[in-house]
Amino acid sequence: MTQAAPTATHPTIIKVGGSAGIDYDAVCADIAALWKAGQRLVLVHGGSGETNRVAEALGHPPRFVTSPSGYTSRFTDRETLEIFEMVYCGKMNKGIVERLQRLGVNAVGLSGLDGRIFEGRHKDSVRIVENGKTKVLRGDHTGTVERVNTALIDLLLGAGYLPVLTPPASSYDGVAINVDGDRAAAALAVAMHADALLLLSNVPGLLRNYPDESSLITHIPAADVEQYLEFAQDRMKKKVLGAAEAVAGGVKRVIFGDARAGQPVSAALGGAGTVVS
Ligand SMILES: Nc1ncnc2c1ncn2[C@@H]1O[C@H](COP(=O)(O)OP(=O)(O)OP(=O)(O)O)[C@@H](O)[C@H]1O
Repeated sequence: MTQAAPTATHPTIIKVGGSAGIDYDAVCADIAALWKAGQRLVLVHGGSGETNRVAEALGHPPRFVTSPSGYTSRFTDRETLEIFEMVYCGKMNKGIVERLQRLGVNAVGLSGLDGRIFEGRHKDSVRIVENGKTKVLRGDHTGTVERVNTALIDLLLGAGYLPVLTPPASSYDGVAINVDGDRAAAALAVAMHADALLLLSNVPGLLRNYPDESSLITHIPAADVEQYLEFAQDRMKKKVLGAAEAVAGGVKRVIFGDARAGQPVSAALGGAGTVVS
């Protein structure tokens, strides 16, 4: 007797950040309840706050650089990349997988390097603005996700595992590269034809007057999302850019939500935060 192919519903992609104040217990409990209720989910996470702390402790403090177009990123020399991997692929990833396992969810933690889940071009040099001058820094291990191994994610989902993914990505030559987690999650959402992409962090959403939390922008029309870059400072810009890339790629809803308490995933799916649609 032949078995009918499982009807694959479009997954929801959840990216939870790594800034101070995020309640991973709350995020994981919410994810576990939704997963057990039959939602197809893929989790992507960050780890910037803890990486900064560990890098300081190891005597190799983080260096953030600003591009001529105003985007802030971590300059990632080889030593920084190794510290980044210790925290993102080690402490953060295994901490989340352990929480989900304790809640009865068979989670599998993988980096973008594993099975080339996230792939992109290695950018070895970066143009930066420092003290009003434009300079070129070499020895950078960064890039942008251009390709996603959806077959591996489908394989895991199809077998009942919840993928828990993290940067770094793999370059086309197999070199580990630091990529922005929000934009990686956006590329994943597009490639997986996700219904929704949730970008959860330690703010209620996109604020018109950061850090005034009462200035939450509740809705952004999908066609206008790039215009809202003007409200985002430093690292929030990447989230807005990721949202623009996701909706341009066919994702119907992107939500910037709060991961500090409560039921962060259900709340965001219910429309709390900033909804781009
Ligand atoms: N207009 C704004 N509205 C909301 N947050 C803003 C705004 N402008 C800047 N921010 C900053 O953006 C931060 C969120 O981005 P950040 O990349 O630090 O978070 P993350 O996703 O939790 O981290 P990670 O890089 O580890 O994934 C907020 O903590 C806030 O400080």
